[in-house]
Amino acid sequence: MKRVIDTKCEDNFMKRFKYYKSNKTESFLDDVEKIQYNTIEVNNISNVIENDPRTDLLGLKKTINWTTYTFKKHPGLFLILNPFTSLGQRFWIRKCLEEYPKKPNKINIDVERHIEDWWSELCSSDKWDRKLQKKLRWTTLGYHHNWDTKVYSEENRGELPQELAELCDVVARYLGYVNFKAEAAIVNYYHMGSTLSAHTDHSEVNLDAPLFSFSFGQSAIFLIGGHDKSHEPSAILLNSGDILVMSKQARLCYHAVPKILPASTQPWNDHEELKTITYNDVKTKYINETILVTEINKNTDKEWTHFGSYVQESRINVNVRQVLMENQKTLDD
Ligand SMILES: O=C(O)CCC(=O)C(=O)O
Ligand SMILES: [Fe+2]
Repeated sequence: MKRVIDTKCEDNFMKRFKYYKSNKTESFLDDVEKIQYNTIEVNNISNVIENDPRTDLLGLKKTINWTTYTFKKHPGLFLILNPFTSLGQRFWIRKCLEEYPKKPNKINIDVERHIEDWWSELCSSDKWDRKLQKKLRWTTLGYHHNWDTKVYSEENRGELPQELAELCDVVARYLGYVNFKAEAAIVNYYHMGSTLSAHTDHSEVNLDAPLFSFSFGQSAIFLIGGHDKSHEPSAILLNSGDILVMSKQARLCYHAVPKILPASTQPWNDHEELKTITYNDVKTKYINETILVTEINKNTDKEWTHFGSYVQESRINVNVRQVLMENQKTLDD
């Protein structure tokens, strides 16, 4: 009698997760590179559209200079290789540390104690509070992700930072998603031993809208598989500044972060590129241009070194989603 092996039940995702989690850096970096060569084809879409005049203001290079990959094995997945300037990376890293964890935004530490302003509290103690530094694992913005019920609600909604809405609008338009609206974000903070286990992001009402994921600081191995865990995932190396976009079939695929790796370069410290930007009367959609110019330009000074020390040993990921359908104003519509 023939034996039927039910491969569907096999958790091939978990096998790869464990492999990347446990291996020493050097032994599998070649492996990751190879997977990239096998699965990615260059698809420079920046030629087809004009540069968005807002790129400078948001710390981005001109779109003509962006390098974008699509994946043969993962239709709908895009990787834009660090399109940020050095000053731009500093601006976004600073936002994620100094502003986004502030109240009324939510942070993982809330269940333990109320912290009005995490970054100020770190800075105000006589000695740098490393324990408090490492305690921050996530911040939620806009519609707050509910980690228990996984359901968004109007009662649990805050403001999505305007500069983040503007950034997503530029990246979404570049990929042809002209109606995307950033409504919810999770900022994940990883330290060298941190991992994020396999999951899908399916809480949003609108699952046709893409999901934008920005990485800063230390690097990571990102695994992406299929719609169930039987699919063997691909491993993608994400470096500081890289943008991953999950759309179409890739939007609901299992993904995970099994490993944080030391960054091989520090694109946030490229002094050649730390040139300040000038006021240009650019039309913006969500945020005033003068605010952006001032806030970008303040990142060349000494004060930035504190943020630099943080990302020297941590990774930050900003994960942005549209929650509502195009014709909805609230979840109750
Ligand atoms: O850190 C990452 O690259 C992924 C984060 C993620 O998947 C999530 O927040 O849902
Ligand atoms: Fe996710």
